[in-house]
Amino acid sequence: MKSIGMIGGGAWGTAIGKILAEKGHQVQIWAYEQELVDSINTRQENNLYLPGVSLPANLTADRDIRAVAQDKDFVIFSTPSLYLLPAVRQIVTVPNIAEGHTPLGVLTKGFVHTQRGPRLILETMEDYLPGFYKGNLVYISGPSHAEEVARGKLTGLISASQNPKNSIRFRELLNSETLMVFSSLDVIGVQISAAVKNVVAIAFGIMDAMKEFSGTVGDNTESLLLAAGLNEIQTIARAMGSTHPETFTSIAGVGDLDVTCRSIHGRNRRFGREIVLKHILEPFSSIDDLLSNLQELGYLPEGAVAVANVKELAERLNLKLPISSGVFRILNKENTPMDEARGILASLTGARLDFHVDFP
Ligand SMILES: NC(=O)C1=CN([C@@H]2O[C@H](COP(=O)(O)OP(=O)(O)OC[C@H]3O[C@@H](n4cnc5c(N)ncnc54)[C@H](O)[C@@H]3O)[C@@H](O)[C@H]2O)C=CC1
Ligand SMILES: O=C(CO)COP(=O)(O)O
Repeated sequence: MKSIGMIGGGAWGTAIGKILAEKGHQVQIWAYEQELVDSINTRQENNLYLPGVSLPANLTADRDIRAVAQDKDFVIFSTPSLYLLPAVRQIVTVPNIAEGHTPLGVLTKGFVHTQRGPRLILETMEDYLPGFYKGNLVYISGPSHAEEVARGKLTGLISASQNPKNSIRFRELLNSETLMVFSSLDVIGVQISAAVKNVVAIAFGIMDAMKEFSGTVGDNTESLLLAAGLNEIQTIARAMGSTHPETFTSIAGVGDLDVTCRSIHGRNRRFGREIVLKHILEPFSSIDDLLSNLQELGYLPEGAVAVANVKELAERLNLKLPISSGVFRILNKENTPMDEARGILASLTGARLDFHVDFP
């Protein structure tokens, strides 16, 4: 039996915490909201982010982030990207982490924006953690909606680390009857795949909504977008130093892109659909305005956080990324979804597209 601290009480940290607790480990979750701590501890349910799933009694919650990281055999970060760095900074001086005794894993998908610009999650964490952790952090990703993992649907994940011993440690920790975990050395490819697929899924959601009104956009068109999205992921990942081309044909690459674009659980897909069907961008003047007022949206599409980072990286690396650039312009109110969608499709087919869609 191991003791495990989960830093982040959203749907994903809770689902993974449940799997670990069901394997007999003692799991403690750091949750930001007191209401959530009470719900997990008294009703064995994450009422805010994973309602309707019954949690084991050996999974508890606490609002004290340092207490959750303290004296644990493993600590796993599961916050959204926006809240990751403040969480890391709070736990770096917890003795077992300051001394490098506790292996650290990360489930967050996205980038961290620092004064040096967009950075990958693990490299940013390494800047704040003691030197023992350099090359030893483990990044865990794959096609894995929390709603399904928590309900025992068979799921595959990839545990990636520069140190194979550590990726195997987390692989063994997480492997269960329903969770199959594989190892990878390609920490850059896996992180970029996880971050950029969320941006592509916003575009996919927009196209998916357009299908309902357009004689031109269909399932075939969506697959065209998906394939181009995978190409965009590879382009940026290679430029950033991805080491293994097979990452993109693995569950961390095309697998996660597919589920994020197509699953009804996907929030990035939902966000894209609601841009068209519910005009949800109307109250916001720009991406910054949207990210400052996320509570008005009521859920967190990581692609909306990632897209400005992708744009900045594309400019720095001189890359052409038509889908990400189009999503940026839509969210930043520089163009209408319709015009951008047409532009994205034209860039994929190399054709001039004049089709008309009557939005609701
Ligand atoms: N939900 C899923 O199926 C999956 C999510 N992920 C990734 O895991 C990460 C976490 O996502 P979810 O668990 O889905 O999040 P969620 O949307 O379910 O929950 C939001 C989280 O943010 C926390 N929070 C809200 N305001 C905060 C603040 N001001 N400071 C600190 N924390 C605050 C909440 O307590 C909660 O833990 C994301 O990067 C996501 O992309 C990865 C795989 C699957
Ligand atoms: O990363 C995920 C599935 O693997 C979750 O995707 P969404 O954030 O779009 O729900």
